[in-house]
Amino acid sequence: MADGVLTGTELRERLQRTFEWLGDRTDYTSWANVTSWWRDPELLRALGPALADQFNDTDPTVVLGLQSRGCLLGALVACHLGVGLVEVRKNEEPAAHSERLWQRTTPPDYEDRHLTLGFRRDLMASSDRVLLVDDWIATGSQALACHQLVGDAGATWLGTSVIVDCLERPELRRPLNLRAILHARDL
Ligand SMILES: O=P(O)(O)OC[C@H]1O[C@H](OP(=O)(O)OP(=O)(O)O)[C@H](O)[C@@H]1O
Ligand SMILES: Nc1ncnc2[nH]cnc12
Repeated sequence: MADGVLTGTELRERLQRTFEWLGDRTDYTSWANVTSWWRDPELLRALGPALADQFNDTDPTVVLGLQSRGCLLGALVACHLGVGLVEVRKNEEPAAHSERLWQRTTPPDYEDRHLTLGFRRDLMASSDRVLLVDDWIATGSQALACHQLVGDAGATWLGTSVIVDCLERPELRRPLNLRAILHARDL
């Protein structure tokens, strides 16, 4: 660790050390307890740059953060990149009749939910280049709905930057352009 900044290897080791599976871990559907990650100040500081660096060959103009952990991490990435954040909200009614939202309903997610995901139309322009940030990907259903929302807005999808790749549907890996710090098998 130089100047209080974790190297890539140190970051991965720290993520592994502070992580726990809850319940009987017979497969990747066990519950992942990641809450210790945000409690560690060095990890919290390192995660934004690390998630951003996975897409340092791109030039995002906005970060998309999936409620709720994706917003926490998305804000760290956006601050690091010097761009703004759009929150993707779950099952939200328009606040006013006049509020216009892009909305999509997911296929069953890891909890078998069909969530309606959305964000305000005026928060994204067709000129935007969008990076989705999240802690974890499992079925990929929520990320897929985000991909569709960005398409609805006419903006450009750059990819999906996550901490843990637990993707169950390999055919989504390419369209989502998924990049991860760790795979679930390494936890
Ligand atoms: O790949 P999928 O099956 O779509 O699931 C992935 C999503 O599930 C988790 O969020 P969750 O909905 O539990 O919300 P949280 O961030 O509030 O914990 C995780 O943070 C991802 O956003
Ligand atoms: N197994 C899991 N544990 C916690 N959060 C998740 N999000 C998606 N899959 C998850």
